Amino acid sequence: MSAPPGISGQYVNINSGGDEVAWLPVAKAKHFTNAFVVDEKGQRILLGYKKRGIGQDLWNGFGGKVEEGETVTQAAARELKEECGIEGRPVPCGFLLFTTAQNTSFSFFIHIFRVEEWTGEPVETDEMRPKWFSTNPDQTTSESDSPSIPYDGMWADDIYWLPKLLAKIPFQGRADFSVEENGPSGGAMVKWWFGEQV
Ligand SMILES: Nc1nc2c([nH]c(=O)n2[C@H]2C[C@H](O)[C@@H](COP(=O)(O)OP(=O)(O)OP(=O)(O)O)O2)c(=O)[nH]1
Repeated sequence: MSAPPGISGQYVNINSGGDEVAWLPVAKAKHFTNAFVVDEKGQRILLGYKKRGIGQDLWNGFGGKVEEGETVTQAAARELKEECGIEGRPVPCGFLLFTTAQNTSFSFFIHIFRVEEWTGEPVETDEMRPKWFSTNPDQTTSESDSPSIPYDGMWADDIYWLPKLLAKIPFQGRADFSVEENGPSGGAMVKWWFGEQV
């Protein structure tokens, strides 16, 4: 399948699926960030449990809307600090075009970052409850007390691209949802496409 509307460039290792329906129209871009702190040495990733707003009750990276006058990287660093109290250096690693049939007035242009350098300890805020998860699929609890990544409690598309972020493979893709909420079994995701950039 060729890249869907809104995604340009050359890709390999494409993973796509969902219903045989047309992609939703790409509307005016609203830019968001999403940053994942990865502790390579400790084989763990920091996620936050979203306490309110879009994606409430899901585990996710830290991020939000890009404000006027700031770059997406500046926005990623600001949101990381606001949502879990740590200062980090976000490095761009992927892009997700997220659209919902519920809201067609704009499309979510989500800039995804990896953070390997940071200072401070994560703290709980009004928006997020941070927690470390293991990035080593073979390691359960013996050497680390971090549980494995809770894909069942995340946005349904994340399982297609978070492994690429962990492997430092640049990716782009899109996911069309029926509604802005993610059902318990990810039932709101209608169609998706993810590829690795060449
Ligand atoms: N991992 C992942 N993140 C997503 C998906 N869809 C989606 O909007 N997000 C992210 C992008 C943003 O980081 C976040 C939504 O932005 P937000 O947290 O600012 O939204 P909000 O309305 O709750 O914000 P706020 O103004 O109350 O702070 O959710 C998805 O499919 N997967």
